[in-house]
Amino acid sequence: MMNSQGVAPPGAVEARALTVERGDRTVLRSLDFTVEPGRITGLLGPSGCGKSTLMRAVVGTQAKVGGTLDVLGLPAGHPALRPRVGYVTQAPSVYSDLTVRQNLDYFAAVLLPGRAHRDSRRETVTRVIQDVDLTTRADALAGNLSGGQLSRVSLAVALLGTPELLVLDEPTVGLDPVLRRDLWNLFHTLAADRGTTILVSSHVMDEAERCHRLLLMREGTVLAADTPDALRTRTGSATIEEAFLHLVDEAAATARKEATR
Ligand SMILES: Nc1ncnc2c1ncn2[C@@H]1O[C@H](COP(=O)(O)OP(=O)(O)OP(=O)(O)O)[C@@H](O)[C@H]1O
Repeated sequence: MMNSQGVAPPGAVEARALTVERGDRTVLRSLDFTVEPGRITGLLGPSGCGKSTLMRAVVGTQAKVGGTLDVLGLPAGHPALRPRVGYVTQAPSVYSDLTVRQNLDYFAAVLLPGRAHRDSRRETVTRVIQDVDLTTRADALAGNLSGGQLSRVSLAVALLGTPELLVLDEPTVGLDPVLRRDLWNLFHTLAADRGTTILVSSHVMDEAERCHRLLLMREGTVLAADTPDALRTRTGSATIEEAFLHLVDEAAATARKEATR
């Protein structure tokens, strides 16, 4: 994508030769990719391919990261990125003995402390509860919520700071089709209206169609990075699942050729 000067703007995330070691294994192998700002990028691939590890590296919580990884123009994990990046892990990170609103009040007070900000905190908390469609459950104890509702509370916490980059690790796991659709609509609203960049992982290939761009991963490598349309066209496939399988076969054939050289 070019700006009005015909120059490609810097990516929200830029990875060059990104490598991650976990234990005695290389889990991510020399990845090069760019996440475009203000767009929804889907990180797709089978279980264990390295999606969570990549997200942890982007938000700066992963050890043994090699190569270059820049986030919003700064090295991943830079302290100045803390209020600019929201991260929702697979495990909900809320207090089960507090209500939805009390959880959000607490995290809002951490982000924006002091009596002077009381009114704006209250407004923000009400906004994020509406964003994730939990207004009718605002006074319910988190411990009494369903798994899908709990993960939406975690998402609401991440939205408190109005992050420029939102990193979401499988946010739709366990949600029914209606909630999944509503959550994807919210992601599109955040990208379109607030210019939020969203990096969202999934191992459900049908969610690929909802993304502007995709990073298809397998065994610690990026097989392809492009729009869903371009990936289908390039591989002559009807679906992203078919395109993924085509790319896996192509990569295996290339590896075999190199091995016999
Ligand atoms: N603490 C750890 N020590 C060593 N290896 C690990 C550790 N955590 C994960 N791994 C390995 O790193 C690889 C990538 O794991 P990761 O959790 O990033 O995959 P994923 O694509 O997010 O999987 P899923 O979709 O199941 O969440 C896997 O092979 C996993 O076994």
